[in-house]
Amino acid sequence: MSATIIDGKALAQVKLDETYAEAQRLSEAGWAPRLVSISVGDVAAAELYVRNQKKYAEKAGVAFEVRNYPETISLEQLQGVLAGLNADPRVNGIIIQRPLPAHIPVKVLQKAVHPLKDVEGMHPSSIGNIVYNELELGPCTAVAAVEILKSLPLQTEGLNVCVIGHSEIVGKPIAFLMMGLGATVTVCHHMTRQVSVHSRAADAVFVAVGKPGLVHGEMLKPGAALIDIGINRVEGRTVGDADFDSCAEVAGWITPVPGGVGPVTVSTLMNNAVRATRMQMDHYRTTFAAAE
Ligand SMILES: NC(=O)C1=CN([C@@H]2O[C@H](COP(=O)(O)OP(=O)(O)OC[C@H]3O[C@@H](n4cnc5c(N)ncnc54)[C@H](OP(=O)(O)O)[C@@H]3O)[C@@H](O)[C@H]2O)C=CC1
Ligand SMILES: Nc1nc(=O)c2c([nH]1)NC[C@@H]1CN(c3ccc(C(=O)N[C@@H](CCC(=O)O)C(=O)O)cc3)C=[N+]21
Repeated sequence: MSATIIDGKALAQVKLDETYAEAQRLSEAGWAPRLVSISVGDVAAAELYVRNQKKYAEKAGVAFEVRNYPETISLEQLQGVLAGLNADPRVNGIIIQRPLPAHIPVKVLQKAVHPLKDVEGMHPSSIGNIVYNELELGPCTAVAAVEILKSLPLQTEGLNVCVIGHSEIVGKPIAFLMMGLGATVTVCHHMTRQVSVHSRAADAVFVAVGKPGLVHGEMLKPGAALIDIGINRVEGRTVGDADFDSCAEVAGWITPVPGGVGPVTVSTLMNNAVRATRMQMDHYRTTFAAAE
């Protein structure tokens, strides 16, 4: 085995410590950060994620409230719930857990979250900011994956990057973030003819598909960085999208699953919650001062 295994937990801890310090400052100013999680219907898929969020919220000094709505709730009712949370000054962040039942279009709901409370960075205005390379609240997983890459001794300018998977929440934002850092980016998806042609040419590969074993050693350039975002349950264990053993023989760096991108994602979410709180405090103070 030649690859260096990246310690996501250690990176996450550094971020949590910074987040905690900022949460304390905000609390002292009367703005204790508070995050609300919304899940609908079958919670099994997001359960692990929510459990980790709760744990990390505590470590980051962020109050965390879990709300579970029945499968039968209508889109209009959920929009009403969000309108209430948007208007409530004690709520600083809203996260809508995926997946949602088929009758609830996630895009419509995501638009109903006030952009200043959009800790997942999924509101169209947050997504637009990525294209403009202005990151106020970036999508947590993509930000986490890119931060992990940035922690390596690689120059991102001119780096050949291959992103496998182009979902709105992960693959697409990673591609934009990497372009913003000067990388040359190739994006692969289910219609790509030969993913390996692209992945083998890359200095860094990001994979976010949801298929265990999709990336294996022969698909990588020797010494490349492999950032595995996949979270899959296989026979009671959590595994990524890479066949870890064969990839670790070829790659220069590799993120493990668990212990890689996951923990950094959750600490990025907490960091976003704290940033959102600061933005709301500033917004409130400017509006208030303007009214005097
Ligand atoms: N670590 C973390 O914090 C997070 C991890 N995840 C995990 O990341 C994975 C992906 O999540 P998400 O982006 O939400 O998933 P989606 O199902 O939304 O997207 C999967 C993407 O993979 C593409 N794809 C499907 N098959 C192939 C293939 N054979 N080769 C190349 N691309 C393919 C799809 O392309 P097309 O649309 O063209 O079919 C699609 O763009 C999951 O395992 C999920 O659990 C997700 C969020 C956070
Ligand atoms: N709106 C929304 N945004 C998401 O980003 C989102 C979502 N919904 N729904 C579910 C998936 C999945 N996901 C995980 C993130 C981190 C861990 C995580 O922290 N994993 C740890 C523990 C794993 C284990 O112990 O098995 C690790 O990788 O080390 C897990 C899962 C985010 N998702």
